Amino acid sequence: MDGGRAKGKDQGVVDGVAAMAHCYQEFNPKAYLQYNYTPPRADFSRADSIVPWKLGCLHRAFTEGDVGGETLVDVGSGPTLYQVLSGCELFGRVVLTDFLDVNRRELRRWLREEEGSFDWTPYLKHVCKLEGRSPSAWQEKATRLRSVVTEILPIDVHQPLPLPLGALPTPGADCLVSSFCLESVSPDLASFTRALGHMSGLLKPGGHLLLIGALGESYYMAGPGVRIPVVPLDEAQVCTSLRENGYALIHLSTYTLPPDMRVGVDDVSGIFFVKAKKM
Ligand SMILES: Nc1ncnc2c1ncn2[C@@H]1O[C@H](CN(CCC[C@H]2CNCc3c2ccc(Cl)c3Cl)CC[C@H](N)C(=O)O)[C@@H](O)[C@H]1O
Repeated sequence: MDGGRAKGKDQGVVDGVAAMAHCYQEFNPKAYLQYNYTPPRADFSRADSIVPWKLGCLHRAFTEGDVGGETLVDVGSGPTLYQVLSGCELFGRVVLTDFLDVNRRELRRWLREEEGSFDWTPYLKHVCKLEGRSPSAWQEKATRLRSVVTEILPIDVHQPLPLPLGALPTPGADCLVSSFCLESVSPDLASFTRALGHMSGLLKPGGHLLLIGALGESYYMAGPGVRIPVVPLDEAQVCTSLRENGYALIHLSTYTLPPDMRVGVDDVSGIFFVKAKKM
């Protein structure tokens, strides 16, 4: 109770979101990449490693023939761009977004081929293989990616308008992809569902959403000593949130972490992949 006056729901929401934004000020992109995007979680010789599973889901979802158009937006990109390695072949305009300038700068470093950027080559080679191309085509894919990524924008999914006005064409993006963002930035399930609604405002009716997220996770480390709370979700809650936001579910698959993928950087137990259509 604040000064004897019960805090209204809205005040509680503001506090929860503000507290989350405060946690993110300590986010360490280099450590984060090390924790999640190097072996064992990114081991291309293992079909049960997390990254090959995610890339396989994205490849299939983007190449079934129903997804396409001009603009693809990745929501909450972080310092990673594996999310759009398949999609970049289908769209003339790929927009990457993140809440933190440190992450937007990390992405720009790779796109501008500056030294010290993360090496995405194994990822590019793996996706080329999934596409039936020779792994040596990875440089073509890198060139394609650099040619279609037109903007790296600030985003806040807790705002009704997550992106600056005019950032997208009026009807909205043709496709959204988002991985591990909503549950990692929302204090509770209601906030997750609201943020999904805000994000969906960026997508045109009939557009597709490819959503990857953590199941049963309560925290993750975003650097040494940087602990970020996560709202634990189960599949049913994800499906309910999608339905409440006007999505038709096309496909849902889940991945259960083998014991050696639990490396102490979070307590995630499973991962979901959703392909849905905005009605
Ligand atoms: N208001 C806000 N609005 C919008 N975006 C915000 C806001 N606030 C913060 N963000 C931004 O969200 C991004 C969340 N980010 C980390 C969580 C993933 C992490 C923890 N959960 C399990 C798990 C993880 C990673 C890999 C694997 Cl395998 C697993 Cl299992 C996703 C980055 C990228 N998409 C990725 O896939 O790694 C971050 O970049 C913030 O800057």
